[in-house]
Amino acid sequence: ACGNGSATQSNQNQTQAESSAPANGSSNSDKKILIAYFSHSGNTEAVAQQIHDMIGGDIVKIETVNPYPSDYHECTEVAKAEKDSNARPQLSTVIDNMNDYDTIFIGYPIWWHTAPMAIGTFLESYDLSGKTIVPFCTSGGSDISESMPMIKELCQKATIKEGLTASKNDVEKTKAWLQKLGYVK
Ligand SMILES: Cc1cc2nc3c(=O)[nH]c(=O)nc-3n(C[C@H](O)[C@H](O)[C@H](O)COP(=O)(O)O)c2cc1C
Repeated sequence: ACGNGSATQSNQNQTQAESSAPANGSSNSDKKILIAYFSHSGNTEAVAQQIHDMIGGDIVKIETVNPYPSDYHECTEVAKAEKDSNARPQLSTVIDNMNDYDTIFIGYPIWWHTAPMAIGTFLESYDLSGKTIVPFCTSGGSDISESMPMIKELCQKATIKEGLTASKNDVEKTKAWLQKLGYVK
């Protein structure tokens, strides 16, 4: 029942079969993949859904308890203050079955030349020992490398794969990246 797309979250009071496999075949089809993403204005969500369409697994949106302002300028101010204080905004998204996953795609927009602080909250909420972390981002021009010091700091016990900077129109680039990493034939 888990192959259809969403991870088990605590607010849904569901249990998930240990043996469930990702939705479709890939070179990693014996492993379980979670695609977790934060997205404020939909760009990263679109890329996350493209990745999900190509590799299957479970997909979950990382959401904060306090939503960010929809006004762009206001949002940048909130995000800047959070970045400057290295805040850990509280999340409403909780993955109850993180032990089921050994590969976690983590997607986010670049905010102030790094990942949103909600990604910090998310990655610090779980024991990532031995897991594989696959970062991807969208941006207005920044490269994902700007966020890698933060991701490396947060995922010290995990193996971190080469990340992707993409837009929602970059389907072929995203596919080529997944092929290079071995998730798509
Ligand atoms: C608070 C905030 C900060 C941003 N900082 C950057 C930045 O430092 N570099 C950049 O290239 N784009 C920056 N952007 C643009 C976003 O990364 C870009 O629009 C992204 O695709 C948004 O993804 P989303 O639609 O999934 O939220 C910023 C946007 C916001 C709202």
